[in-house]
Amino acid sequence: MTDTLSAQWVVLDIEGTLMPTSGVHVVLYDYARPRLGPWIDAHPTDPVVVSAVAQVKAEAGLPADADTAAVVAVLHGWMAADRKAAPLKELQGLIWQDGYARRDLVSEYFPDVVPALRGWDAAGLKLAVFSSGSVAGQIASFSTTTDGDLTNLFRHHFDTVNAGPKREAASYAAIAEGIGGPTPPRIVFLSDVPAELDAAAEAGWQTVGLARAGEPYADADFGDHRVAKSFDDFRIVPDA
Ligand SMILES: CSCCC(=O)C(=O)COP(=O)(O)O
Ligand SMILES: [Mg+2]
Repeated sequence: MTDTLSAQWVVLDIEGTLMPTSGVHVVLYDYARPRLGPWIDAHPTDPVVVSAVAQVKAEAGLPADADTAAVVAVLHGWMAADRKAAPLKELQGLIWQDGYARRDLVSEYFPDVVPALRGWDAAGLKLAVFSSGSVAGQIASFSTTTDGDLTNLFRHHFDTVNAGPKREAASYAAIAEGIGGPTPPRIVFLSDVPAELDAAAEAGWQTVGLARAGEPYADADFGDHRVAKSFDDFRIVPDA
């Protein structure tokens, strides 16, 4: 029998939940990698770029006058290690925003995702995103997809800058406050990463782990969390 949850809000992770991991690690990372240096050099007064570069230098222990090549070497190392550091995510987000605007990039989600998102929205559930990808990158990625512009489906976007680390309960408490303070059980979090689900559950949220075939967390131990192989495996209905 299909498991049914009732809630007011559905908060969604992106990588491994909405989009295949390869869509981020191959398509998006490959797009960003050669463009990081040219982007930094072309935007020397953009406050987001200036702040991100300063943070990279500080976190990597580089001198303040380190050149772009040294900064890019650190960024490439973080990408190779899939370290989702905020300054890397900010810079990637700007580059992806540009790539989506040019239609060099077009997001493709798992086949069950867009019908489910549209169904939940039509049923009156409120949707938000919590991803390591920057808010700018998230919005750009939903604006240009194989299913058209999906930005209207989402009422809020959260990242590690405006909410906090994805594996800390305090970040989920901050999101609950950011979306207007529904009592925690009225929020469902969908993610492929058990540690993220643990943090959301600690904040009192309902959780569903996505163990999608072929994805890195397909065989993970999801503990007490509900587990689904796709969005077709469960239902979410609006609570009263
Ligand atoms: C255009 S959004 C790209 C998402 C991203 O950069 C990322 O690292 C995804 O991490 P998540 O927290 O959604 O698993
Ligand atoms: Mg994920």
